[in-house]
Amino acid sequence: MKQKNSKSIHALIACGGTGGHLFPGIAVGEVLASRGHDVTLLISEKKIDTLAASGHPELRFEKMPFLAMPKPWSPKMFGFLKGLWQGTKACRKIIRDHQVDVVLGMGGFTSFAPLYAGRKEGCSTLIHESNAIPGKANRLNARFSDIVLCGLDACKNHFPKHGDVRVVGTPIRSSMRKQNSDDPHAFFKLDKDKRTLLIMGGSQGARGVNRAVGMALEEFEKMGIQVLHIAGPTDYEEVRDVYAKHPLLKQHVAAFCHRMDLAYRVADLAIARSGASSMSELAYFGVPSLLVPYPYAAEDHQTRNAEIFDKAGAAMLMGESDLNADTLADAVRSVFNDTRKAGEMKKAAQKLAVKNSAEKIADLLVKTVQG
Ligand SMILES: CC(=O)N[C@H]1[C@@H](OP(=O)(O)OP(=O)(O)OC[C@H]2O[C@@H](n3ccc(=O)[nH]c3=O)[C@H](O)[C@@H]2O)O[C@H](CO)[C@@H](O)[C@@H]1O
Repeated sequence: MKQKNSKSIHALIACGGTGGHLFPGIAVGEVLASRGHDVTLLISEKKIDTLAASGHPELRFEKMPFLAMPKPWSPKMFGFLKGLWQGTKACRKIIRDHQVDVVLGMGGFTSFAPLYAGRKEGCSTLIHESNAIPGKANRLNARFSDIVLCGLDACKNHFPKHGDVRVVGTPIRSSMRKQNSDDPHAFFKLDKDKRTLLIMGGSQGARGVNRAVGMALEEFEKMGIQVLHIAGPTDYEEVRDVYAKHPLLKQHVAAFCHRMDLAYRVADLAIARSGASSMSELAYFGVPSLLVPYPYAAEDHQTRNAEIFDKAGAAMLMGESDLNADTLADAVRSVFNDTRKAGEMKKAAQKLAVKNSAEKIADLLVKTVQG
């Protein structure tokens, strides 16, 4: 590892490809930058990366091509390996040009080249895995990392051969954690005296959840509740048109939300995918939830994530194939008609929150450089 005695460090955070890598990476970047350190965030050319970066003009972003591992023996494998090689070369140049001291990979194969390049250039290297079970990429990335950071306790035993595995929670952007007097009801033009159901499908929306919720709108209307639905950019118009058929249901439908802090503050219950960042935020803001794991997530990691919240009493867990108007309405009623259950779920969620994950990781990055 490089030894540096000056007060500030330069960290390269590889966090491209999906909101679940981007936003925790941004969270660590925000803390380091606020303490006067240099930070470069490596993102991909995907739309979600550009969208996420647009909310943080104070941070420096650089783009790298997104890399997903094809099936072994697929003809795409050659392009993938070429991408890794070119990515490593480009990262070595970034590391030298910016005098990077430490590389943090937030997951995915997009993190591999920066970590490998960091290793070759003598930087400290760390990865963060936010899910209950690590993906293939992070199992490989761990081999090139001095320290493996896990968001959840359940993950730590999945790196049995690594000598330094630490559980630090999954970072939440400090812009979301900042105290503010913004009125969430006014922001979303919702009623203060109605209970609010938040629907969110992770960083890109969830078609299965969007469509199932569409079938339950009549039931929600009968309950007299209001709905804040973050549909994702792809499904936004379809979802908006379904809601338009229910003008008596108080509603706010959005494609993407830059103020998730207000979305969580307005919510009495959330129906959500069980992506790791969404869950760490639900815990932080103490929002009871009905979690619907993405059925095709690698090694079914979203179900493993959700089981932790279900077991702790912070969430209900429902498979996507079980969603229909009745099951959704019953689940929502079971919380909205039982204030004791709602309160217990809220407390259980808050207990699962790790408050200073971004600060802990930032401290560690500085320590690995300055000793
Ligand atoms: C389909 C899939 O494989 N998804 C994975 C992906 O989820 P995904 O990319 O959906 O990420 P998460 O659910 O972990 O987090 C979503 C993030 O997007 C933010 N957000 C979302 C909507 C919006 O309008 N505005 C906004 O800011 C949320 O506040 C949160 O910070 O990465 C996660 C972390 O590895 C994994 O756990 C998920 O399994």
